[in-house]
Amino acid sequence: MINSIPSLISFPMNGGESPYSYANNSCFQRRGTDSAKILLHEEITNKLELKQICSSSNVFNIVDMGCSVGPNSYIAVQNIIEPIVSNYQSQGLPSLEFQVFFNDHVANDFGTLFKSLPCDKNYFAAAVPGTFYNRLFPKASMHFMHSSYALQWLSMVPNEVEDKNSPSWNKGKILYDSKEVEKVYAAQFDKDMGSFLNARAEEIVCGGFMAILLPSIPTGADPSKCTITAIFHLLGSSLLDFANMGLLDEAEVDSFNLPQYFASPAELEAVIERNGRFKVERIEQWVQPIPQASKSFVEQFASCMRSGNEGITGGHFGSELMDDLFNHYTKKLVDSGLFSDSSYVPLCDMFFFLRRIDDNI
Ligand SMILES: C[S@@+](CC[C@H](N)C(=O)[O-])C[C@H]1O[C@@H](n2cnc3c(N)ncnc32)[C@H](O)[C@@H]1O
Ligand SMILES: [Mg+2]
Repeated sequence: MINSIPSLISFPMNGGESPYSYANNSCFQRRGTDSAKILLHEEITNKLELKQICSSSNVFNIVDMGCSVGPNSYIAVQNIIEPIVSNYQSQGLPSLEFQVFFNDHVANDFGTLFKSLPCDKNYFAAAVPGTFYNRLFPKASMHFMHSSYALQWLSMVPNEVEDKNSPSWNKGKILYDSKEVEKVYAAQFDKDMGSFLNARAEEIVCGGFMAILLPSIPTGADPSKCTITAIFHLLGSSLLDFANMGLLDEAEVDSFNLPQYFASPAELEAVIERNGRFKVERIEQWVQPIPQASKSFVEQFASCMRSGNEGITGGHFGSELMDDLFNHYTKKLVDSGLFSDSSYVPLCDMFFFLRRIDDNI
């Protein structure tokens, strides 16, 4: 079946180029992409066997899944193409043409993405709209599949979280903050990741690669002691403040939950092992370098949160509340001192480099 998950369930980042657009507020994700550059370079240079994977054509197909509006996506694509080109030239092979597919939800602002494509790009560009939890491409047609900062978005909020009669009902919270709720979010991640890997395993040629970059927590860490979840809980408590001020109904906060999960390397590795169609070539995790937790840094971080979460939050509570809500959130984030609190695990990125292996091995 080509489309089993409705594309309507989507939470695109803020489009356009306004002050709260993703294009202008994604420098934290950009840092991750910059850190992954060297890893991509090393893996591609040491492991890509072009003669094997492009045996019948001189077209090399790349996709960036969850590309948003740029500009990080162009940088990631360039970080993949550069080592391939130098590899190819050094092997004295005939010229290769690159086809790059930019994938995101149908509602993504692809217009902004295509308007700002680098004019000196050395590839053909195309959009592939739709959820990456379904098939996106024909069988064995892709050589390199990439995704950064996107697979933390689940396909849906787990049902139990919204069920008042379930022990996992997420009253007063917008992300998991108890073991019961965490368990069902983890199960949803596991299920979604399984669907993602199965779809990609069909699409990627044998010997082709997949790179995944994600915000994450260290293996074994308690999510409630990690900065990545704490920044969302502060957004949840901002909403409760609004409920206490009578600006919205507490029941509206109860029924609002974000479909995001921050996995550990061990959790992601376990799904990949169970799937069995990819070999893990490399796993890295690092702490995001934070310059100095100054007020302006924290404000910038709050704008980044707004650019990614305003759409889904405004969809639930009404867009007219968003200026006040995110101003209040920014103040809370500054006052929390979270980024200088050493009792919290700092923000961590994780990088997985996978090779599609032969199903018959
Ligand atoms: C935080 S942005 C990351 C953008 C870019 N890759 C980067 O590193 O800056 C996450 C993107 O993933 C997209 N996304 C989330 N779930 C998706 C899904 N199931 N299928 C396709 N795109 C998805 C969102 O719409 C959003 O544009
Ligand atoms: Mg809730």
